Amino acid sequence: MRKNVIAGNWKMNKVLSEAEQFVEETKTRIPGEEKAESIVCAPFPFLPGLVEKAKGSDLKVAAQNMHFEDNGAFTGEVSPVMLKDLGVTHVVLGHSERREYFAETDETVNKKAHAAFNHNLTPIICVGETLEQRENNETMNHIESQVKQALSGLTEEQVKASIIAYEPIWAIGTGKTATSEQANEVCAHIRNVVKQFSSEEAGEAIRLQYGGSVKPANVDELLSQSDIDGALVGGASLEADSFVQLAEAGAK
Ligand SMILES: O=C(CO)COP(=O)(O)O
Repeated sequence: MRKNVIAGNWKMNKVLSEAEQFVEETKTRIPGEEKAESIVCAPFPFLPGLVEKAKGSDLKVAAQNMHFEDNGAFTGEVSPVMLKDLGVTHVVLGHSERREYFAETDETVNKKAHAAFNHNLTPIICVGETLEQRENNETMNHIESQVKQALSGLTEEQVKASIIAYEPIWAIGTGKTATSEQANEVCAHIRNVVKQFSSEEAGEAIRLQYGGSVKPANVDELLSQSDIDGALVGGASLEADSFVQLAEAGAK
């Protein structure tokens, strides 16, 4: 039985006081970790403060990106060693916004996935197709290629522990949610790809989130699907009440 994982991706929003207030307001209201995992993916400057505030609660704190090297001459970058040292548990890798605006590639996502596991961080690996790819019936091939490249060289245990977020680019921030059938169809495909690529057990164990205009009003329907094990939520994760509702849906 896979445990749902609900992650709020704040992207480039909030200031520190707002971020800390959010954690204060949510940390005692989210479901216990044994029922569902609840994560906030916050901008780098907030991470130490949020880890401190979330201590002793079931709320986990994630970064939205990182470099794949441990340290070195990479001005402006943040390493997995730094994140681990702060008490961060998860890291979002390969979000479509990073692929589009910051030259993230399947190759760097794969290097980062290895680096995450080398430092005991759980990667939330994002994949997804453009509207053009969907209209040209390229979705399944594109997703398969992204998944295989991201997971390349990981051990079976690491694949089992990974989280993949299926985020169709046309559904991000647009208010257009994929139908639960569309989302589940792609997640089922990802699971099959993982089964063939790694093992039957790894395919059964890996958790798959859907992301793209998820909100309290549509989360139940999405989570009721057989191959969807959580949500990666942008806009609707910014308000404490809305995040708590999403986290509660994960525990149903
Ligand atoms: O990109 C997303 C989460 O990573 C989805 O964003 P929205 O929920 O705002 O559509």
